[in-house]
Amino acid sequence: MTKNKINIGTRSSKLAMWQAHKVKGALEQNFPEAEVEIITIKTKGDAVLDVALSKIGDKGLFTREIEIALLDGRIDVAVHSLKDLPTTLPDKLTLGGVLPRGEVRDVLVSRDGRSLKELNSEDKIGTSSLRRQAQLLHFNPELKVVDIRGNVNTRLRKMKEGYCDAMVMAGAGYIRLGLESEVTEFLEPEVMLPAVSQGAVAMEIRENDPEMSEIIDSITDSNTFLTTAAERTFLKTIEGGCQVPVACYSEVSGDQIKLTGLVAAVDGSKLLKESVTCNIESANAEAAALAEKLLSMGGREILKTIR
Ligand SMILES: NCc1[nH]cc(CCC(=O)O)c1CC(=O)O
Repeated sequence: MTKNKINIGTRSSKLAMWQAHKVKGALEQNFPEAEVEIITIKTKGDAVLDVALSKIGDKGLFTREIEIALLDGRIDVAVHSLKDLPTTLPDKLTLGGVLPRGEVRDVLVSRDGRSLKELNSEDKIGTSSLRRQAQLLHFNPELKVVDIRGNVNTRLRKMKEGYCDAMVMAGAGYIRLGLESEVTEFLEPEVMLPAVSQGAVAMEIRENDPEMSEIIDSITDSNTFLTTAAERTFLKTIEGGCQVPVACYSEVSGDQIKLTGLVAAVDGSKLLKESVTCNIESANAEAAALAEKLLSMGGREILKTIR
């Protein structure tokens, strides 16, 4: 390795900074001679806080400005939550690798400590994710779902002030911010199938940068790379971003991978869910086939009413 300076680009939120520091730590451990710097960049998603995410509906909302810095050479690697990274990357950029996946499940945080099954028609549940909304309403059609925006701390404050009675967010966010004690309940994938790539940290690089490619490869977790690639293939085949009620989750055991995919109506009235287990070598092909299967089972009609 000849590179003596590595610039990491990231958003400035606490969660993004935690992730960038995790990458910095891994780089410093493997390349002690390199100087690693974190450069913070503001994205459109940070600027527009008063509009529901599902209404902005913009792919790359939290990533585009960082990618421009990467193309310009101001940074060498962009660190994002993989979940926020569109399945098709801009020209000349590529997903260099991923850190070992953290907590994949969503969590319920309620004001008075009641669990999901104890909530009722009087309760308002905050989420800005159509995927979570659909699964919450499928679990209990009586619940009232309200839109909530802002980072984890802002949302906690809003809930405590009475804006809602409970909310569902990614467990990884709570754990990374040291707020695990606020979690009421970890929701199992059977109840709340996580978003594609949830809990994984992405490292995006320039396509024509073999040196960074090798560096990022050396800190990449191959199991996470494999599972998230399959999940992203599912999402790409469905043609869904993070703003459609679609989910895919995969688990590896030995040389087998189990993929579960979901397409649901926003009001939870219809929910299609299918699983397939196959050899890890055919993970991507099977993920695409699973998406096609859900589309032809009625998923296409469901998604048409949303778009
Ligand atoms: N969409 C926002 C976002 N992007 C990444 C995370 C948390 C970390 C992760 O899920 O990987 C969150 C918060 C949330 O969904 O609650």
